[in-house]
Amino acid sequence: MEQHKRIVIKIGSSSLTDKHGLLDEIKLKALVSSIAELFETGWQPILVSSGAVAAGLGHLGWCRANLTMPERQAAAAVGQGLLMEKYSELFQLIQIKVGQILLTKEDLADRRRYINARNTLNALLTRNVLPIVNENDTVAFAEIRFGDNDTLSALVAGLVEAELLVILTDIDGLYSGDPRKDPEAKLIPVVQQVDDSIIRVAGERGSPVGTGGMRTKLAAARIAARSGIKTVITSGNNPESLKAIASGEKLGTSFEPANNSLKSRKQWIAFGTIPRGTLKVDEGAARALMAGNKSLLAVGVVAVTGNFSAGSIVAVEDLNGLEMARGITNLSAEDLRLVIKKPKRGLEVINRDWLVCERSFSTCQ
Ligand SMILES: Nc1ncnc2c1ncn2[C@@H]1O[C@H](COP(=O)(O)OP(=O)(O)O)[C@@H](O)[C@H]1O
Ligand SMILES: N[C@@H](CCC(=O)OP(=O)(O)O)C(=O)O
Repeated sequence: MEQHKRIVIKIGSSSLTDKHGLLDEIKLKALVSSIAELFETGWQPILVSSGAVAAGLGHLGWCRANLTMPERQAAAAVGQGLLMEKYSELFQLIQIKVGQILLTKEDLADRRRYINARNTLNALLTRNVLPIVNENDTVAFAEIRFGDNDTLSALVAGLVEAELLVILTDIDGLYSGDPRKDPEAKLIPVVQQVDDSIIRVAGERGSPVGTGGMRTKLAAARIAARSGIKTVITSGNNPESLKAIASGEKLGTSFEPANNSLKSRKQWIAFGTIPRGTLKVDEGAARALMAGNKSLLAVGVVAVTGNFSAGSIVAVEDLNGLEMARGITNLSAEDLRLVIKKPKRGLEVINRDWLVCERSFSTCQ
């Protein structure tokens, strides 16, 4: 069977709501017809849509300032229903069926639930149903929250093996500085590599309804690039540009896929998991891991934190406490504490096939 090309479109709250925080029918209609064009040109689109909290607050007439987390979650409970109702109604008019997928970080961090989410998405996509994804805001809290849909959209793009991730926002791309503060800032059309110098040009959100600003969009572009996926950041004011972007036209800011992209399982280890403990390694082990394609041996581990069983995801830190790798440990925390006192030669803690070295974990998460 022919595999259709997949495109993930992430749209931010500001591109879906009006100045009163209510869902903006005109903006939604423009998005819906652009997605219809993608279907017509043979793409399988996946929509990652924010807007639940904003739409809920607008509908309830609640003020955004000083809300507690349960109040925001309550607003999302109201807004998510309104959002799906509107999407179902508008897509129904053009004979496109939609399905709602609500995910938490914890869902994707669990390998079985990750695979289940992938199977469900594939079942929808192969039947031409449009998946509409959002974070499950009503149950996600603190460390099990993505907190921003930019990161979620990059993980979803990896999950469905998309060709392209398009992030629609309230500005037409990445600028050399935050345009609200720097009038001289210029649009950057292409980014070859999302390194720390690029992350530095990104500032905070631009509107009261946005979350994370450019920083989380760049973190998303970095995850996508390492997953072999191109990202485009552009304005949600003219979603009709989606078709042009999908056919390769240069609009907004595009981020090229990395040459050293990770295979699916390693993408999940690197970006989708929540470490259950930490292994601190000495300089020799850190050097060996960074040089690439090496397993982590017990002889290089100097300290273990956390209580985890064999088969858990753990973070590997250098002596400065910076996370430099992540992988699945062969030994429990208890056994590790025993063996590092008197390590046996060649005893493997994390096999190289289950280990990902990534100096940028701290700026990616
Ligand atoms: N270097 C930059 N280039 C472009 N926009 C930036 C930059 N730094 C900060 N921003 C701000 O990021 C905002 C977009 O992020 P955000 O408000 O979170 O939107 P969304 O709701 O679409 O996710 C822009 O409105 C802009 O003011
Ligand atoms: N899950 C939240 C969206 C969080 C978020 O990332 O918002 P945004 O920066 O507007 O894309 C919601 O639906 O309100």
